[in-house]
Amino acid sequence: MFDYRQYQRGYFMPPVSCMDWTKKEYVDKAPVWCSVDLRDGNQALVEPMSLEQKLEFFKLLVAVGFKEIEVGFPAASETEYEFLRTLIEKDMIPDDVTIQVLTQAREHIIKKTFEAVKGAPRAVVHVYNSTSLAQREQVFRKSKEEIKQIAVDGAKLLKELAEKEEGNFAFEYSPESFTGTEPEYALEVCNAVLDVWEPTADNKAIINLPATVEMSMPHVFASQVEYMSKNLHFRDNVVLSLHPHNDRGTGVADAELGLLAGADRIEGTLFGNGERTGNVDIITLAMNMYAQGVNPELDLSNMPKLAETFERLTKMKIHERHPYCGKLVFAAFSGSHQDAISKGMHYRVEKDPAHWTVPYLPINPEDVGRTYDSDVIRINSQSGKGGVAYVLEHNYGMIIPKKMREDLGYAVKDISDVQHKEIAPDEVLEIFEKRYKKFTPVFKITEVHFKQVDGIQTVVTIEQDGKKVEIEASGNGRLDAVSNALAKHFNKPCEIMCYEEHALKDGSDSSAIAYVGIEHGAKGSFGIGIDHDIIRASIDALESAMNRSLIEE
Ligand SMILES: CC(=O)SCCNC(=O)CCNC(=O)[C@H](O)C(C)(C)COP(=O)(O)OP(=O)(O)OC[C@H]1O[C@@H](n2cnc3c(N)ncnc32)[C@H](O)[C@@H]1OP(=O)(O)O
Ligand SMILES: CC(C)C(=O)C(=O)O
Repeated sequence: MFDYRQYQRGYFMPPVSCMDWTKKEYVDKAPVWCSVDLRDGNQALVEPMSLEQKLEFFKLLVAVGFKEIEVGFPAASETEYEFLRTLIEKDMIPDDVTIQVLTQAREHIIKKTFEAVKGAPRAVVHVYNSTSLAQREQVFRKSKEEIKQIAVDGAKLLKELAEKEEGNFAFEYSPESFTGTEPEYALEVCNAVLDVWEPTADNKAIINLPATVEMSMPHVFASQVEYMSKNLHFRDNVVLSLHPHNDRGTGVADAELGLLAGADRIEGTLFGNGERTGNVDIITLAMNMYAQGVNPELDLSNMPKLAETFERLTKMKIHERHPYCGKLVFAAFSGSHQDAISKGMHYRVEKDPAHWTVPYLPINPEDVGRTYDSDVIRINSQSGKGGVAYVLEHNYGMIIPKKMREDLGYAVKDISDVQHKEIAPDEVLEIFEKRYKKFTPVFKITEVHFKQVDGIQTVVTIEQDGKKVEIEASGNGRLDAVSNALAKHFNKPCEIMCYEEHALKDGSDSSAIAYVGIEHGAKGSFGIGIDHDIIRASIDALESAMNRSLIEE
């Protein structure tokens, strides 16, 4: 059955309009980040991480710069408990990092959690219970008052145990399934919890609003967040946190609009791992800030290493199109994109602009440890001349003349089309050299002599069909003289329409490359020559161009 009528909108709008967030344009400062990879991320894995894997993941999160890390649900399993004890007993928690642990609002689970967290230098104890209409009716079968009482009892027990146990504790409360809860009721429950905790400037409480299941468009969530932010008790002493999931595919938008609506903190995971469609992806969120010139306060500069560690430890796969980190997210196969990127990169060299403005690349791939060589311009049958020229220039220092690019572009893309595959840079070079370098199916130039008398006189020896022929001619310059000799011998024009040359490598042993195009049909016929001697290189280039023109007649 595929019947939309069985569904309805399951969220609730705030009782008053809360749209002040629409007046803000962008997120102008990094929120407090809290990684929940080791808890929400871990609880969603087919095979939750082992103790060693969690320890390695913890170190990764610290290296990235997380200052708050939810390390687990210590009452859930022996591994979770052991992990927490190892972090504490082996003194593995850096001075500027606070760990966080999650517990249901149930007495024995809270007690076990406090036992597990004993001796932590700093810890947030995070208690939750579901407040949504659906869970009240179906799971708990309790009234609003009874559900509120679960939260209040949990809050009281946290306060009581924190006073008794050794440690430095802060509290967090989540009205779980907030997005399916009437905002007035969620507010009532959160305020009842805050009234128990009475947070102060020195001991702030965290109220965390989870989009446990993402149920609405992001502007609805933002309005719900704004309503809570404006009406929470002790607001100045409350850190308002968000915990978006991604069921509708807009977890990042929820978080961004939620920040505009007054939130201070984000709970999420690397690469968006988490229950069902995942938690909000902190990498995308942070990189979105970075790409707009805002310091995300996380170091994501070695994305390949992050991705490799994440995939190895979680056994999850990062999608090739995953923003900022997927294998293909900086790749341009299509001709017009490649052309614009290539021109944008040249513009940077030429003008040295203050900001990154290269078309089609929201950030410089090198900022996140990617390279131009293999990540950006990639060649297949959708590619164009600009991209092919870029690959040769970027990888081999060959600056293909504008007039020659179309001929080369089609030669390369046709091969990709026939072979139905991407053409790697070394294959582009191979096609280029095969087509233009020492292309001599009709004749070869075996000797050339010049005399400078009133212009240049030349004697060119060619080998054709196994026979050698000497041709005499003259011209304005050496190449002109040789082209006149070829025109005379083949009784066909050999007009040079394009000539460019440049050194290939720096240093005294550098070779030069010469590109020669002669008039032929609408587009011309081309050749290249590479030699230490530029005259030799240009004659070789002319030889190839004339050969092609002869066989394509
Ligand atoms: C949206 C989220 O991600 S929330 C976090 C979810 N993560 C996890 O659940 C992973 C770790 N959980 C576990 O290992 C286990 O659930 C435990 C160890 C915590 C508890 O195990 P158990 O008591 O065996 O089972 P279970 O979690 O099913 O408990 C269900 C009972 O707790 C109640 N309950 C569930 N959540 C809460 C809560 N947050 N606060 C109070 N009571 C709760 C249920 O109503 C139910 O009550 P009943 O026994 O009267 O029917
Ligand atoms: C416990 C809460 C914050 C949670 O994980 C969720 O609601 O998704």
